[in-house]
Amino acid sequence: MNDANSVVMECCDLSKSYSDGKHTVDVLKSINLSLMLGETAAIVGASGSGKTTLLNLLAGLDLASSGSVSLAGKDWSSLNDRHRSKQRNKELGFVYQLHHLLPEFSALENVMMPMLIAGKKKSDAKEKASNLLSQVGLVERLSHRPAQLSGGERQRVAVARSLINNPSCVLMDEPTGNLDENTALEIQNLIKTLQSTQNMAFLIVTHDEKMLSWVDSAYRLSLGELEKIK
Ligand SMILES: Nc1ncnc2c1ncn2[C@@H]1O[C@H](COP(=O)(O)OP(=O)(O)OP(=O)(O)O)[C@@H](O)[C@H]1O
Repeated sequence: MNDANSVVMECCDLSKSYSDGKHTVDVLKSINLSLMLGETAAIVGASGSGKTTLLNLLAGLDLASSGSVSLAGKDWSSLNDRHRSKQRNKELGFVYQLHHLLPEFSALENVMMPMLIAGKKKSDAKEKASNLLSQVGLVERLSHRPAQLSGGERQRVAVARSLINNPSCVLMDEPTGNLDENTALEIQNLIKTLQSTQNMAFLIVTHDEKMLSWVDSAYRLSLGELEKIK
């Protein structure tokens, strides 16, 4: 999945409703979205607008009520649980508001992890993880554990980890939401740099409307509908 201008992720008429038997809530209504290789897109939306629900569907962690989501040419609904996990590990990187690093492992080991899960050689994972940590400015922090790193450094490790399997797409859920303004700016600049050097798509879900100025495309999620605003 490396052709320039190719679609990395696509959702067609995607809807999601929750029902408790008595009431039905339509959280997402007929969402259409296409992400190309090399594109950085942002989705903004108020609390409760359905951002997490959408990300879960895009990542194949939850299934749609109707419509479809495909990633790197494969529809999530056509895969069983095992193949979904494999597809997620191979084609998706994740960066969350909270870094979700494993506390008992070093920065290097945390970044290596998805590549080891993919069954790659430890020596190759170590080399790739060191290179990525150096790319995010942490070459001198390889053996530090998450508790020995600053918030911004932890988020840099999480970004490096998201890239280790050369995914088609990196999903970022409020990647700067837990950081002070200067550190948030640093991470934003890091994403901008990566955007120009990595051959993948980035989708950033954020409250931070300042990001809208530099992403390639942007959408607003409101009352379950997705509107293109850039
Ligand atoms: N499992 C569920 N069952 C029923 N309703 C749900 C479920 N998950 C989410 N919802 C509802 O769907 C709506 C969207 O929730 P979601 O968590 O996707 O919003 P969000 O935009 O991510 O919000 P926030 O920014 O506050 O995290 C909310 O009204 C929520 O109550």
